[in-house]
Amino acid sequence: MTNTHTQSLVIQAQKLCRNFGALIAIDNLDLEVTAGQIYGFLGPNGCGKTTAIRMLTGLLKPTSGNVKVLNLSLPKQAEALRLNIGYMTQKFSLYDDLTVQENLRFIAKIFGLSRQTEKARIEELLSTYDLAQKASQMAGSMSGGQKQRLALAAATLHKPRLLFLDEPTSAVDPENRRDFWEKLFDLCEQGTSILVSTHYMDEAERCHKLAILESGKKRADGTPDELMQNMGANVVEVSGEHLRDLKQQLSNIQQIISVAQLGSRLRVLVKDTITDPVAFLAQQNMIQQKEDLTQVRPSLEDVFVTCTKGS
Ligand SMILES: Nc1ncnc2c1ncn2[C@@H]1O[C@H](COP(=O)(O)OP(=O)(O)OP(=O)(O)O)[C@@H](O)[C@H]1O
Repeated sequence: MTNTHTQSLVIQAQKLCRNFGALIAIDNLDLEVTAGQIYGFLGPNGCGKTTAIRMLTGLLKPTSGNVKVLNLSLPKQAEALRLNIGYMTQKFSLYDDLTVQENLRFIAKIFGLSRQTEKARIEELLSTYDLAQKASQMAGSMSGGQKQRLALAAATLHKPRLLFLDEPTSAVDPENRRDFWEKLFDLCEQGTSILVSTHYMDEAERCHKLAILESGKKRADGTPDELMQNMGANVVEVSGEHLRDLKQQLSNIQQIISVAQLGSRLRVLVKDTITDPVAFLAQQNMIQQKEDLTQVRPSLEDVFVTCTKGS
């Protein structure tokens, strides 16, 4: 590893483990997150995303392994790290019975901002996150999207260099999710590095890089394009009739990794040891016509299926 490479990393973890009794929540996680990027953790509920984030923020002690975040060794230097990171948890963690402005003032006090800085920064955030009209409204009475913007304002109030977001968009509609991601790219452009966890494939696809987690293990990592190119399978869509039967028959073929129905098509993942997957499928007895087959671009969902299949 070169020196410049190490210097540009905001997170470095080697063989990070966390057990809860007999349960291995995080199993030998190696991680490198580069400064100025949005890095995603993609995985289903319970795969260990929150546990990993809590260790990377210094809130939870690893069972074993090494972690450096912003060049600080954890958990030893967790207190020094606190002022340089922001953390937005899965659940709305601000005070429902304080107004938007009061919540932000409270956070400003925690981070020790001077009166003057506090006032200017809160005004700036109310404007950035479109909350100026809501400044005197109780946080508890706001919509999901507004609460989420307030939570992001609170997490970035002290201008952290690194932001951790744990499933930040689970409670909002697609339009608010899209707007939220625009804000993340604004922050990223201003120099903030971001680690975000999600179980939405479309969100993961927006990340510069991501790790796919399952049962506490990292199954793959890379840019979305790299993951799709290296997934070891090609994708063919099959249209036709009697798709439930066809799915069953195709699933029994050894070179086929998975078959899933999407409306009136089957999405078939064929191992890339087969050089021409369309010709391969066309030879199978159960396929009626070659015209029913189309090779399509893989998606992150396909990557997820291939790298978690059989585990
Ligand atoms: N404090 C704890 N004590 C015991 N088990 C825990 C604790 N925290 C997490 N776990 C277990 O560790 C595993 C990983 O949980 P974690 O919350 O990290 O997953 P996640 O990917 O964030 O899922 P979700 O999106 O549902 O929060 C789960 O099986 C969970 O039950």
